[in-house]
Amino acid sequence: MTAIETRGLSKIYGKKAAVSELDLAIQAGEFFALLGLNGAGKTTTIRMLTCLTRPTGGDALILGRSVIREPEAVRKCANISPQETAVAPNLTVRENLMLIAQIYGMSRAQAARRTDEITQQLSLDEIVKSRAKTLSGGWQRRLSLAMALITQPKVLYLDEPTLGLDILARRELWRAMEDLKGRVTVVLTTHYLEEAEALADRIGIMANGRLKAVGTAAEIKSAARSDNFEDAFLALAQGGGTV
Ligand SMILES: Nc1ncnc2c1ncn2[C@@H]1O[C@H](COP(=O)(O)OP(=O)(O)OP(=O)(O)O)[C@@H](O)[C@H]1O
Repeated sequence: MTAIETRGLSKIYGKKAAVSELDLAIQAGEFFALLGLNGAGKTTTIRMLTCLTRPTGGDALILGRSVIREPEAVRKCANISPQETAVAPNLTVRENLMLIAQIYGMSRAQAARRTDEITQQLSLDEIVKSRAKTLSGGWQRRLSLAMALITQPKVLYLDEPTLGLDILARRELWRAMEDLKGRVTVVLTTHYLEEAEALADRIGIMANGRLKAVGTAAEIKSAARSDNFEDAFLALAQGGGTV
């Protein structure tokens, strides 16, 4: 089943085409990474898919619902874990999770049950009573992921989730993300190529608002005639030929 389908999806700001004629299909349960140099159009794409920005052309269907005609339905099935999540700094991890669950309409009992589940799933037990403001960067990101997952979205967008983390915290977050594979449709944007290579089922490379390549890391390397993913990425991300 297709979870995300874009048809000629475009966003033009003045004379600048931030995203041009994007045609992409992502399957349910797929872990998809969107890569590109600064300004390639990744964030604009995610903003359109999450109904934060209205496309100037084309459309995107999220589980069959149009981002233009049915934004409310789209918002219900998808969630985003942005770089900076609005955690309440003076609340504990548990209180933050309970708060989000209740904002999304769960009763106190339901929220408590979901909070316990997600705490276990993301191994947050040791920090559950800590105030959010006292957490390290790695734990903050893990809390952010938990807050995005608590409502059990079918589609999850992860916008540079490991930016600025040390290698240990990054690896720990990778493990948490790996756990989502097959269960949630994930679209990840990252500048860490090894992260995309390690986690993604397929990778899309954008340059100048256009999709230059889509495939597994191996397919992208082979199409770019390179043994090295970074070289293949650079060849495509700098506006080279379409694969
Ligand atoms: N609100 C806006 N108004 C005008 N131009 C914009 C706006 N948002 C994005 N752009 C332009 O659209 C292009 C794509 O930007 P976008 O933020 O989508 O790229 P990105 O791939 O996410 O980059 P980065 O990796 O730096 O986050 C850039 O040239 C950017 O300057």
